[in-house]
Formats: sequence, C-alpha cells, structure tokens
Amino acid sequence: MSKSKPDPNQTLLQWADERDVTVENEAIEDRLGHLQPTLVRASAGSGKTYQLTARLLRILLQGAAPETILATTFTRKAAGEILSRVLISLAKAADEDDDKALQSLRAQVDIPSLPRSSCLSLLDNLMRNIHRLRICTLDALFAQAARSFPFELNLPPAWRLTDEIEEVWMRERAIDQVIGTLDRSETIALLSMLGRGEVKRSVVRELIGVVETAYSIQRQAGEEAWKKLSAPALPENEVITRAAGLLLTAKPKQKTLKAKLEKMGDALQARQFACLHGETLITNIAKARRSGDPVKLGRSVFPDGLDEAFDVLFEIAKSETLRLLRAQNEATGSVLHNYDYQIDSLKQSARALGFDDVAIRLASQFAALDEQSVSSRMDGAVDHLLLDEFQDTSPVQWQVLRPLAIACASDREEVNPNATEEVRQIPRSFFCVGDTKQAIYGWRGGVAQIFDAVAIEVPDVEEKKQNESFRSSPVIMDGVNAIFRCLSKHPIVSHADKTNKADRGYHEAFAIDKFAKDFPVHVTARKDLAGHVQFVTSRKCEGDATEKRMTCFEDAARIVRHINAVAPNRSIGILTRTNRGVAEMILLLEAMGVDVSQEGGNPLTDSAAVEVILSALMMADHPGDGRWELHVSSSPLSEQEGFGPDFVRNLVEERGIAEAIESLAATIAPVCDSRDTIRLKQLTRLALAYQSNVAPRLRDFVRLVREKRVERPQAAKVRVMTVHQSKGLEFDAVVLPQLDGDLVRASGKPIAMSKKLGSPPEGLTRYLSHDNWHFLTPAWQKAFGDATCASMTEAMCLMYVAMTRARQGLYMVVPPATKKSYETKTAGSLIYHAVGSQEDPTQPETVLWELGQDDWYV
Ligand SMILES: Nc1ncnc2c1ncn2[C@@H]1O[C@H](COP(=O)(O)OP(=O)(O)OP(=O)(O)O)[C@@H](O)[C@H]1O
Repeated sequence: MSKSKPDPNQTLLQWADERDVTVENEAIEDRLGHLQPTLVRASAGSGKTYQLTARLLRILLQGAAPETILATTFTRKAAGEILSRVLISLAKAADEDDDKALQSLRAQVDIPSLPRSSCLSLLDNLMRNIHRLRICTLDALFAQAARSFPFELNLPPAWRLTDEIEEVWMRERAIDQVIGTLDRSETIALLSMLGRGEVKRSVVRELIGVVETAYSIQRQAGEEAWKKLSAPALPENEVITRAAGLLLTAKPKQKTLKAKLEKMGDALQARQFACLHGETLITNIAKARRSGDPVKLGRSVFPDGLDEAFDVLFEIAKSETLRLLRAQNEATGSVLHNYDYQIDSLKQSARALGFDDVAIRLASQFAALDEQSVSSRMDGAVDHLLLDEFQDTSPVQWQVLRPLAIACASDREEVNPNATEEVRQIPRSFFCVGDTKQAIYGWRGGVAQIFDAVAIEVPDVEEKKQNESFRSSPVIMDGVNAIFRCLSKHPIVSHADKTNKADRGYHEAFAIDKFAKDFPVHVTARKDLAGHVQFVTSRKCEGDATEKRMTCFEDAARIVRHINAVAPNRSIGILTRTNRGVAEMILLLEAMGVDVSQEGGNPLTDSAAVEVILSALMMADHPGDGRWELHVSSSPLSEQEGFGPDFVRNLVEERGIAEAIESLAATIAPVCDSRDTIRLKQLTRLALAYQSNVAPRLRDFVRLVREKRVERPQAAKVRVMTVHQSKGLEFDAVVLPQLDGDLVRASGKPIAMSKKLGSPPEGLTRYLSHDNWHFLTPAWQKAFGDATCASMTEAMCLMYVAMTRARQGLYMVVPPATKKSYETKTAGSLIYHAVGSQEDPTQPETVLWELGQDDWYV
C-alpha cells in the first residue's frame, strides 16, 4: 500500500506513525549514522541550548525512546526551557502553514529531507510520553538516582528532600546541639583556636561561619585532611638565646634599625613571640632571602653579622604562625566532625536529606561500581546522555556522572544491553556543552577544569568550538573582544613580580593574563543589529563608598529610565554584584516611576497586605506581644466581630493555615490594588504547600514567607538581578552599575590540596593572609596560589557573563577614580586599561570609552 497519502480511515497521526517506521526513519537513520561523542566549548550566545536541543531532537527523530534519553542542566528554569524548545520547534514544524519553521528545524537538526509528518508523529509520541523524557537538573537526577540505591546509600525509609529553609533550620539546631556538648572552658578554648588566638565572634556566629564555608569540603576530604598542614618546631632554646644576643649587641648607625633590633632581641629573650605577627622585618627577611639582597628596613641596610639571627627570627615567626593555623585547622576538623554527627542524626530522625547529602552519598557509592551496573540501575537504562552548562558541574557531581558518560560514549556500535524489547535499538550517544568563561559557581564546588577531565576520560570525544554569537550585535561583540582580549594591559599584570610565587599578586596576574590569552575572538551572525557600548563615570560624589555606589546607581537608573521611556518594548537588565544592590536599585527605579521586576522574585513581604496577614498569624502565635496586634488594628481585619489572637488561632486550628489565610485575605481584598491581590493569592498558594509539612507551625510559616522569593507572574521589561541570576538570560540592553568593588573578596573558604582533579582533597587548611604565605611549603603555596587564581578567574567570568547578556546596548557606570593612574583591582579599572582609554578617569560624567550609536533602539 502506498504511504504517500493519508488513508481517510486513519488519523493523521496513525498515518504519520506508519510512514515514519517504514520509510522516513530509514532515510533519517542513513543520514544520521552514529552520533560521535561530542564536547562543545561554546561562547556566550552561540546557541548552547540551541545545539543541545538540536541533538536531543536528532536522537528522538532517529527513533530513540524518550526514556532512554537523559538531559541535564543547571536550573529547573533551563530544563523547562529545553523541553519547551523541543515541543515548540516540533509543533511549528508540524504546522502545514509554517514552511519556514520546518526549514529551520531541518537546518537545526541537520536533516535536509526531514518530512513534516515525522515532526507530527514525534510530537504526538512525546506528548503521550512526556513523563518519560528526562530533562532535569543534576539535583533532581541525583535525587531520582538515589531512589534506586536506598540500601547502599543507607537512606532512611520513606525519606524526603529538604528545602533550603528547612536546611537552615536544621543547621541552626545542629549547631545548638554542638554547643550543648561543650562546657564553658571548652567553648572558650575552641573559640580561641578557631579565631587563631583571638576571640572575635560569638560562638554561634563562629560556628555558622565554619559550617557554611567548610562543612561541604570536609565531607569529601574527611577530618584527617585538616592535619596535613604541619607546623615546624621552634628552634632550640640555645639557638634562640644566641640570636637574641646577636640582635641586642648589634650596633647599627641608624636609630630606627637599632630600635627594631632591640625590640626583636627583647622579644626573643623573653620568649614573647606575639609581636612577630605581621612584623615588617619578617617580610623583609623573606624578600631578601628570595632576591639574595641584604636585609633592609625602609631603605636602610642592616650591618653584617646578623644573618643567623634573622634566620632564627624568621623560623620562630614561621613556627608560631603555622602552629596557630594548625590548631585552627584541627579545631575546625573536630567541630565539623561533631556537627556532622548532630546534623546526620537530625536528618535521619526527620527522614530528610538535602541535595548535597544525596550527591555525596551517590559519589562514594558510584566510585565502587562499574559503568554497566550504574547505568542499569539509574532508574532504567540511559542510552543518550546530554549535559548542559557543564562548566558548573562540581567534582562530586562528575564522579556520579562519569560512569554514565563513559557507558554512553563507549560501545556506540552496540546497543545498550539493558535496553528492553520495545525500546528501539539505537546506538548510544554522549553530548556535553558548556563555556569555561561562564564558570561562576566556584563557591558551589563547580570547577571549570572538569571540562578538561571529560576530554581525557570519555573515550573518542570529539571537541568542537563555537564562538559565533546569535545574540549580540557586532558592536557588543567588538566591545567584548576589546575588553577581554586586552586584559593583560592592566598594571596588575604588567607590573606583577613574576618571580614570587608566595605573592598573591603573582597568581592574580597569572589568572588575568591567562583569561586574556585564552579568550577566543567572538564573531556574530547578527550583523544586521545596531548597537552601543558606553563606559562612563558617574556624577561627582565626595561621600563614602556607599554614597559613591548610590551615585552610580542613580546615574544607571537614569539611563534605564531614558531607554524605557523612548523604547518601552525593549528589555533591559540591570545587573548588580550583590543582592543588596538589587534591592537598592529596585527602590531607585520605582521612585523614578519605572515599572520594574526582580529576577527570582521578592519575598511576598513586599506587599503591605501580606504583612498585615503575617502580623495576624504572629499575633495568634504570640498573644502577649502587642506589636502584632497594633499593626493589625489599623487594617480591615480588626473590623471583624470578635477579631483577636483567639479568633485567628481558632480559624487556623479549624480550617488549617491555607484556608485561614484565604479567609483573612478575603477580608482585606476589597481595599487592595491588583498587585497586592496577586501577592495574597501567592501567599495562599505558599500556605497550601507548607501545610503538608509534618508539624506546620505559624511562626515557621511566617519565617518561610519572609525568606522565600516569589516571582511576579509577568516580568516587567526592566528587570533587576545579580549577575549570577542573569546566567542564561538575554536583554536588549544591559546596564552594569557596580563595577568598582574589589574583584576578589575574601570568602573565608578553606584551601584544599588535591593531587588529582575531581578526587577528594588530601589536605585542608583555613585561609592564611597572603603576607604570611612565605611560611608555607611550596606545595601549600601552590594550593593557596591555585585558589587565588580560581577566584580571580571567577571574577573575570562574572564580568564576561554580565557583558554578554546584551543584545544591543551595554552601559557601564563607575565612580570617578581617585587617581589618574586608576590602578585599582576593580572591574572598572580593568576595562579602562584594556580599552586604552585616554580620558581622565578622575573626571565625573565623562565618557571614558564608547562604541556604536546611541539611537540603536529606534
Ligand atoms: N544556530 C542558530 N541559528 C539561529 N539562532 C540561534 C542559533 N543558535 C542560537 N540561536 C539564538 O541565539 C540566542 C542565544 O542562544 P542560546 O540561548 O542557546 O545561547 P547560549 O549559548 O546558551 O548562551 P549563554 O551561554 O550566553 O546563555 C537565542 O535567542 C537562540 O534562539
């Protein structure tokens, strides 16, 4: 029977189904052959999601069953975006009236003869099996995988996942329990060790700091890793006495030298070494030993005969510094060990686990399993693995994914031995895409070099590069190239001491230089688009850093208001470094009358109506506290008969939190505007979800509402967010008002020493300020240097992500520099030197650099 025309008795889908199986699939398969394992290193806007979607569609068009495909990405939003792109492309291509869509799908999947009927039948198949197609975040995948290994992972029966609020709550309880295990003298000793000899913070704050920064890495490395950094013993007693004598009897001509030697000699004689911490003379001794020059103080050279005493001084300072660091490390390890026990017991008894818990348990389990067993137990066989945003994958996550990746990339000639009968036997495949220039989640454990691990560990991977943007105009690309390819012009790089690896500056310079040298020339397919790049100083401001920031924000807000007024349909993204910056910017824009929304949303407490309801709940929970009653008394709620703490408590007890809130909201609704009404509805929805908790308490719900961000249903054209939140998004114009903070800020994170990338660290230490790095062994100096390099690289990545969100307009506002040389370690200064601006950066309201035309939006 001819398959060229539909049988009137068949549905179009049945006809298409049959056609596919007999004719077109053969054509498609012939055309596709085996899919080579592929690793795509792609620049911003070059269509990573587009390519991943193309690969996914090709696999599906080849006839693979949806359940054999696993695609992962970084956020739920991105996962939703991929799925909707798959469905929309198919739906449009299946539409008989849309020839253009079919052509563009053919181009996307690289099958010029792709019949429309195949799109229709695949769409139909997918719609019926949508639940089988796994496009998810790594977190979701791991949670799902953990369900296949409940015994091996020692999971409590009927376990569930925690949310971020519950995690914080459990952490606080576990810290309380840790403190409960210590008596007063132990607490003081612990605090002193954690604070390296000083008690600066309360025990709770100190422990929260330790847990936040170090718990996750200790879980991978184990407590023993904190003992790897050793402290040398003090020189022998008589050696110290002799050195003290040499220092005290020396006769330099200059008074300053004499005073310094006496101070040092006295300290040695009295065995009081505390004054050696941060002592310039020690730094100068280290410098002289490196260069071979004599030891100096300022410009004055010490007399001969003191070298032995200087070496002893240095050794004492080294021993003291490393001894305190070692004690701090051991205290950190032991307190985290205690914390681990407490949090684990809490989670076991609540039968709850966080995403990190799941990933760590899986990683240790998977390390012991072979590829086939992992693949077969991952909730059904995975034949096709597609990894998006790969640069943000952590070493722990890669440990879990590696066996699957290797299984999918190997044996491509063979079909999966675990595949069921019904599943079409399609050769397996592996695809991975990401951009190391966008690795901005180092703090979560993401390591851009993981990318290189894929190239080495996955067999036969074909590497591809993609640096053509489908997003940005030529002007934006020229701007991005001009900045990032010339970063090394900054004095941080050109003046760096390239001989001193114990110097933080050396590693920072190295990172910037490498980023610039590795930066590929970006080109664009959007040659038709106009564009404008402008780098300006703000108005003059004599105030402190906060006032200077606010002046930049105000000037940035004016740029936004102008573009929004003349081109209201253009999308504008204002990207800040901090959450605080987001809140400040929103207030400013709202005060200027600009309709603005926040990415990720605000807590619902941005609505006065929600605040009133929360006060009513708090009033019921704390009847003795008059604040809540006072707040509620000025609202329509108080006009209800019998309204008071008992009224609300009874309402909640009888009808549950969600219904009680709905009822209270109904009373307020008549005086609410549409924005408040939407927020009230969202509050009710939040209460409905919260109600399913085991023991819902009013005050915990109020806390949840105050912390949880809820997006407005419709984003405004002007959106404010942090650079981190802007990842994956694009705007017609991007405004960057916060380019003057330190590029790298102290994170307090421990430093890890690892032999092999992706394997757990062998040694851990708390941070040591950079002027003490000369006391470290070369191996530890390297570990500190690598961490510095990683932080600086991440700062470059943040700049890159921010600038490449722009399609056509890019506006950067910095405060006027304090010196003409503008040699600060800030993004603004880097840009200034990279583009070779000849303008005076100390002048306010000055265009330091500009490309393109300012009427791009007409
Ligand atoms: N080959 C292509 N042909 C036409 N348009 C494309 C192509 N690839 C991507 N695009 C379009 O270019 C824009 C950027 O694509 P996409 O979001 O996939 O980039 P990306 O590489 O994921 O970007 P980023 O990493 O910066 O988030 C999108 O609007 C997309 O539809």
